Amino acid sequence: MISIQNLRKLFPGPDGPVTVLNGISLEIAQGETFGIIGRSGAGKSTLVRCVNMLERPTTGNIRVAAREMTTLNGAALGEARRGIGMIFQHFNLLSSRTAAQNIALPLELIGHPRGEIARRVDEMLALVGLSERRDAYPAQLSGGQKQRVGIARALATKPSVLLCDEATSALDPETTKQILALLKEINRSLGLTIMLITHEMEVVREVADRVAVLDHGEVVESGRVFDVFTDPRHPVSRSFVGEVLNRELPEALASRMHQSPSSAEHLVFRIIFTGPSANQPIVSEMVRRFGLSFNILQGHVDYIQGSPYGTLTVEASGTEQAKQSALDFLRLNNLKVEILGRVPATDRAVA
Ligand SMILES: Nc1ncnc2c1ncn2[C@@H]1O[C@H](COP(=O)(O)OP(=O)(O)OP(=O)(O)O)[C@@H](O)[C@H]1O
Repeated sequence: MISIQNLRKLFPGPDGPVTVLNGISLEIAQGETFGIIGRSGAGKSTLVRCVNMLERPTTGNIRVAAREMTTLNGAALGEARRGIGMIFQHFNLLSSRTAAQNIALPLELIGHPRGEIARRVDEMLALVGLSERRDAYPAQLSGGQKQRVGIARALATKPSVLLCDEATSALDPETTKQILALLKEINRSLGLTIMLITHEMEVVREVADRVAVLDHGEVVESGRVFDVFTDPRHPVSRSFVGEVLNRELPEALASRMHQSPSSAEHLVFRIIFTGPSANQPIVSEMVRRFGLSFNILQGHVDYIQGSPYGTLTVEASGTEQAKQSALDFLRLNNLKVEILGRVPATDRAVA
């Protein structure tokens, strides 16, 4: 539905052109919710604005629903844009118009008959759960309600693509959840393709099927959300995932390991359970088989797109042979194991 190839965007700077997007290529399938995550200044807004030509790419190609956007101008561009709705961080509603009138605006601009506009506005208000507030002005609405109006307005022309530019960044966590649930529902019921940019991994986890991590104008990693969450490869991805999944070790444990010699007796490692392995008693089986003693130092279970993802950090004591056999056993059972370090036997564990 959206195909971006070798997109480059340069802006003029005081010392010559500055490259803001540097060779972006992405394919987004119909009906997919695709997240783009990056730190401030990574180029996210510029990227999403290139999709509907609010920014013109310097070079590269952008196809939406098989139509090359970069060659379009005037009426043809206007028509193509009707197939691409957009919502914004600060909603961009007209303060002098009611909720219903804001939603009607894009339909008025393309000259739809009044009766049809009224019907469509009612439909959109119902879709976003705001029928009761149709005559309220933006100033009388909460942030979440304003974004609902923004969504209704974006969908009024029945687009096949919805671009979301930090659509929940101005909302509190509870309202964010509600708006993301609404986007998910709309994605499912209308088969809408959603491209969503954000600086919050939690937003990606809630709604996206796939994600691309943007850094300094380049895609440094992309893949299924579950895969990027459970096995982030690039340091920027790791730091985003760490904000949500708390992969950091407790400070006391980290410094204790840091100070211990590599020959210390107790082995500290992290076992990572994903998918079906998270539901099996592999750890208790390992303890039984190899006669190891364990101290559990840290553990989490998270759900990403409905699949369990667990980590367990343990300190193991026993013979070197038993420890090695235990690690082999875990790996043989398709669990991922990360060796974190060693601590001396005399040291008490930190829970
Ligand atoms: N019209 C412009 N002219 C010159 N430079 C620009 C323009 N728009 C954006 N930039 C620069 O491009 C870079 C990327 O900006 P962009 O807004 O796309 O990043 P972002 O990842 O969305 O960040 P944020 O979340 O802070 O908005 C920034 O360094 C910004 O200053």
